[in-house]
Amino acid sequence: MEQKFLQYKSDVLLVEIACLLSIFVLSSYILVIGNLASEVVYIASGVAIVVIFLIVFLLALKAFLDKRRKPRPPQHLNRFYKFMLVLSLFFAFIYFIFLRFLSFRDNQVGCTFQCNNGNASILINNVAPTNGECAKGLQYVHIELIFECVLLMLLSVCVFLSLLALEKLLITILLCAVGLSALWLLPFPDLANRQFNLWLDQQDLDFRINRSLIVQLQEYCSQYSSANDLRIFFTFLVFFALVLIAVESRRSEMIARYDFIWKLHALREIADIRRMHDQNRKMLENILPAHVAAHFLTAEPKTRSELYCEDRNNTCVIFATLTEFNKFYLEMDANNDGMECLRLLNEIIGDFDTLLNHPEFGCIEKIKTISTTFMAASGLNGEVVGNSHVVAVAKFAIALLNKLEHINEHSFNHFKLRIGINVGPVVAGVIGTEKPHYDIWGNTVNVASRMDSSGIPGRIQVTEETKQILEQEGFEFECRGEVNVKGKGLMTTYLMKVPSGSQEFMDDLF
Ligand SMILES: Nc1ncnc2c1ncn2[C@@H]1O[C@H](COP(=O)(O)OP(=O)(O)OP(=O)(O)O)[C@@H](O)[C@H]1O
Repeated sequence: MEQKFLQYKSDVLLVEIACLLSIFVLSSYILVIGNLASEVVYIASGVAIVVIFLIVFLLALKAFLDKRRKPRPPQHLNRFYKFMLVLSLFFAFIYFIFLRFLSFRDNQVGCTFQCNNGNASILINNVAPTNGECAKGLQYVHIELIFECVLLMLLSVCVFLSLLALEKLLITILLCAVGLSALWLLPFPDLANRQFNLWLDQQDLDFRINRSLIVQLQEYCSQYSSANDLRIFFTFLVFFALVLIAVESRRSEMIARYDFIWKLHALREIADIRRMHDQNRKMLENILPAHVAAHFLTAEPKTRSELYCEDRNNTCVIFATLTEFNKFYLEMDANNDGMECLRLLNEIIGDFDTLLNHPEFGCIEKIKTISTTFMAASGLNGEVVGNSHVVAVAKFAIALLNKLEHINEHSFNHFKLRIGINVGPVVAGVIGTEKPHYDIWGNTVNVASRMDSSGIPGRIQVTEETKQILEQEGFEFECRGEVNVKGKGLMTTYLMKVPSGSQEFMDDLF
């Protein structure tokens, strides 16, 4: 989990670096317009900017290559780059602090002074001038800008980089330690001049005009106390920044962690929703034929409640009834109030259902079971190739007979299957919105049902039209003669001869 969190947000690294870079360039610009940049500072900031640009370029190149290459390389590499960046900023910081003051020694920047026990002594580059007063006067520079820029960089390191609070604190302490030691250990002549000039600003014009520089300095040094020393002011500023960064880093880490946890939750929820959607789709495909399920899954929500129906001109309907089951079903204590009988019926119907999974019967759709009658039909999706859907139903009927025989052998029962098949047009549709049910209607269905109800247990009874189609496909029939079909009158029906090799056919199937 922690590892995952550490890798989190690594995608925004380029943005973080861009923010840092802009702060760095801006602070360098402040030094230039503050007239604080010496040659060395120009070189130092130039080198630092080149280094940072190089890092940004390498990162952009890496991000570009990562996008093209799969799988993605480990994310912890980004953290390594981040540390490299912080390190380069750290060096830039040292450049700004140290080189600025080293450059002061090398270049003539004017006069400075020291306060010793209330007495002022003028110095040129830390050496007392031999000819008395300093000719150039005291330089008025905004040396505090350096510290302010450094503080800006310090804050940007800790605000923009998504490092851990402890890592940020360590970097900040390191930077502050370097800054404070530079402040207190280096002579800082510019800072002393700045203090004097600030003090001078507060005096009236007469005082400034009528007194020599050394007298003014003497006056300043006599009033000097460590309480108004700019070094103490900057030290407070640095400590304030340290506390601010510590608090802010902790706060942003907490927010990042909460954010991460929420994101994980959201991702898990999305995965759950997707899984549920898949389950619903599978369930819908179990309840409805695939092409009907597809219609409901893709239909606009408001059109889902509208009636779905379709005319199918060329279908084949089969009814298969388990004839001996009613005698077998008895509610008594021995079979747990009929529960065992239902269990067996469930197993038989389950076996019939599994037969439909075979690719050969892919075009057959189970419609429902009515008590002990299994009802199915083929050609409902409208994609009929010749008479293949009728042949599939005929083969399915034979498979059902064989399957039941197999079940009888293993359960020591004598169930019989009475099957009726008919071909013709039907109307198919989905009834109900809350509990949708796919069904078929029409004379073809009624006659198929009658073929079953007026049939002979263990035999497949078909109509004249069905027989004609199947005969062309190599199936054999015997004429049963005229049968009085309820509502239809006398009908000539045919009984299919189950091919002798049907057991091998079954073996081929399973
Ligand atoms: N979609 C269907 N699902 C189940 N059975 C059906 C379906 N359509 C028709 N049948 C069955 O077909 C048989 C014949 O229907 P038909 O409408 O010709 O007669 P009926 O007057 O309803 O007969 P019965 O009085 O025997 O129910 C009926 O037993 C009916 O249950």
